[in-house]
Amino acid sequence: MMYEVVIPAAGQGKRMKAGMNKQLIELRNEPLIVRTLKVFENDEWCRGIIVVINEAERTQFEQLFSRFHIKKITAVVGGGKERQHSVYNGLRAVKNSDIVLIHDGARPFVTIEQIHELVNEAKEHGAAIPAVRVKDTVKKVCDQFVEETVERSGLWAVQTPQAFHVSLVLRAHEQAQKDGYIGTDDASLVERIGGKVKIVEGDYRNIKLTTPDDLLFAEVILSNWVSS
Ligand SMILES: Nc1ccn([C@@H]2O[C@H](COP(=O)(O)OP(=O)(O)OP(=O)(O)O)[C@@H](O)[C@H]2O)c(=O)n1
Ligand SMILES: C[C@](O)(CO)[C@H](O)COP(=O)(O)O
Repeated sequence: MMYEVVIPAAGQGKRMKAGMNKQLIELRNEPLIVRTLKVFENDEWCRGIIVVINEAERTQFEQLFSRFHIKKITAVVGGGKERQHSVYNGLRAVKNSDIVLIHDGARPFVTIEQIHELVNEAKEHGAAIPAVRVKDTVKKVCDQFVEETVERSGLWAVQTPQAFHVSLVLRAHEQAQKDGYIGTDDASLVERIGGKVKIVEGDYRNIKLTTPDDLLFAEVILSNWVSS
């Protein structure tokens, strides 16, 4: 079942404090973004990759795509102020598919098995996202004091790729834009227009490299990685 994927990679990576776009950080001699792209490059169901970049970094990214032989890229589009704006720019470049995946450039450890499960579920339900059960106790805090302990049993931590019918996620983004609403993931935009979102059991290793500690976790994941 074929799909296209939008990869937002236009963030500044402020929390990583690397002084550069975190997607260009090398993990074992391979830039993070290249690791992410290779998963989709090697997936026979993927018919096109749309990468969203910061225009100031276009040349740097395009050189990487060519150096690492990433051939499925169908568009490289400029990003926006928030992740959501970048994703919307990418979605408008989807041309040939009913199903689109949206996947953070900063999550290199997604597997093809996970992708296929999400595509199948999205085809059936309209939207499907990977998530892992929250393991810690979660508290709502205000001014450094606990307001309440949140019931944990229904809490899941959500990842990407998030998979959608193209028409549904475009409608959700357009409505959010009209309302001036910014969500922290794409599924939340679908939820707010009444769309059902199916949860697929995720993988704790599918981390988003966000802070410097995540580089250590990435090393550990890589040293135990058995590629599929
Ligand atoms: N305006 C933005 C912001 C984020 N992203 C991308 O969205 C993904 C998830 O975002 P996050 O990890 O929060 O990245 P940054 O926004 O770069 O991080 P920070 O908030 O620490 O600056 C990343 O692959 C990032 O490059 C994007 O394309 N456009
Ligand atoms: C989309 C996401 O990766 C799901 O966990 C996450 O919400 C992105 O959040 P950020 O604010 O860009 O870190």
